Amino acid sequence: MKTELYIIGGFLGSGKTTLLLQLLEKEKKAGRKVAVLMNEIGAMSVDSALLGEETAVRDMLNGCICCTIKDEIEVELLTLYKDHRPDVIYIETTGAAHPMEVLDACTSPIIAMQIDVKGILTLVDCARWMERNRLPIAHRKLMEDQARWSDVVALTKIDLVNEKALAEVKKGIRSLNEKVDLREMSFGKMEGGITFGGGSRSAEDHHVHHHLHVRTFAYEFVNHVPRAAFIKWVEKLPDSVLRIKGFVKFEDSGERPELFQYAYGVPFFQPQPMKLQTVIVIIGDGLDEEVLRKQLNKLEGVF
Ligand SMILES: Nc1nc2c(ncn2[C@@H]2O[C@H](COP(=O)(O)OP(=O)(O)OP(=O)(O)O)[C@@H](O)[C@H]2O)c(=O)[nH]1
Repeated sequence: MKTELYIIGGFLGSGKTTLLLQLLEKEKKAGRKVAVLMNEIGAMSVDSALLGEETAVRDMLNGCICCTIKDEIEVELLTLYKDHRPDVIYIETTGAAHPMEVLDACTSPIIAMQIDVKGILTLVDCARWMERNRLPIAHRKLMEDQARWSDVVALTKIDLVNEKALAEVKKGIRSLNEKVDLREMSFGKMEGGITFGGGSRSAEDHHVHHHLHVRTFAYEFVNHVPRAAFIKWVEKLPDSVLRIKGFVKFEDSGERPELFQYAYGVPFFQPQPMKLQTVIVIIGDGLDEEVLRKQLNKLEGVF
């Protein structure tokens, strides 16, 4: 069984650690093994000390997960997987992280067969959201992108705003992300209970997963692939496919796989010097996994 991975984001001080503590309690009650990857920009992690000794924690310090230390994430995730075989990993990102960049960093083809990214949860501090127009434009855009690309948005610090403001925050977030599962949260306690994580077996979680729109899908090739047919497949990909990365062995390049990258409609190939697992990861908005799987099966002659 693959390890589930959830990404928790949101601006500085929006309540991520407060929520994480609640999530850990829930997972513990469900008897699930949890690991946490904390990303803090400073040189010392304050938050990880709060999580208790039973939880496997790794810190990524001195940089933001989605930019300066992006490459470290696959090593950290692989280490957590190999050392602890957790049922679930939670990543708490810095407030400066862009959710799509974090998702990109977490979907390395090296770990895609072990780790399944289940969703992105963003915490929005209502008072800060109301004042976002006073922020520098880049900060405001980041705050809005965090809400736009999330599966679940939890509104925090609702005790600090009035009902009218709360309604306005909800309206603003819905206008950016109409499919979002929008919840109110008070000191880590989520409206309707925490249905983010806690095992994919429950009906509640099925509800959350059903709403995921940015999805990732990993496909492992068993055979070599004809290059021309692969390029034709890439050219016909629907707009819902945002990104692909991974390793493919082509019939004309023997045992040496090629790194394949695809972003915003542009493909890129690069021969690799060593043998690698031939896995590609597809990231998209509302992907139809079954259709893609059938197309890839056909490409490599698997029926
Ligand atoms: N008023 C109010 N305060 C809250 C709520 N949730 C969390 N806080 C407080 O907000 C502060 C920041 O919470 P954290 O959970 O540390 O936030 P964070 O997002 O992990 O912070 P960083 O790691 O610094 O980005 C703490 O003092 C919390 O007690 C809430 O619902 N209402």
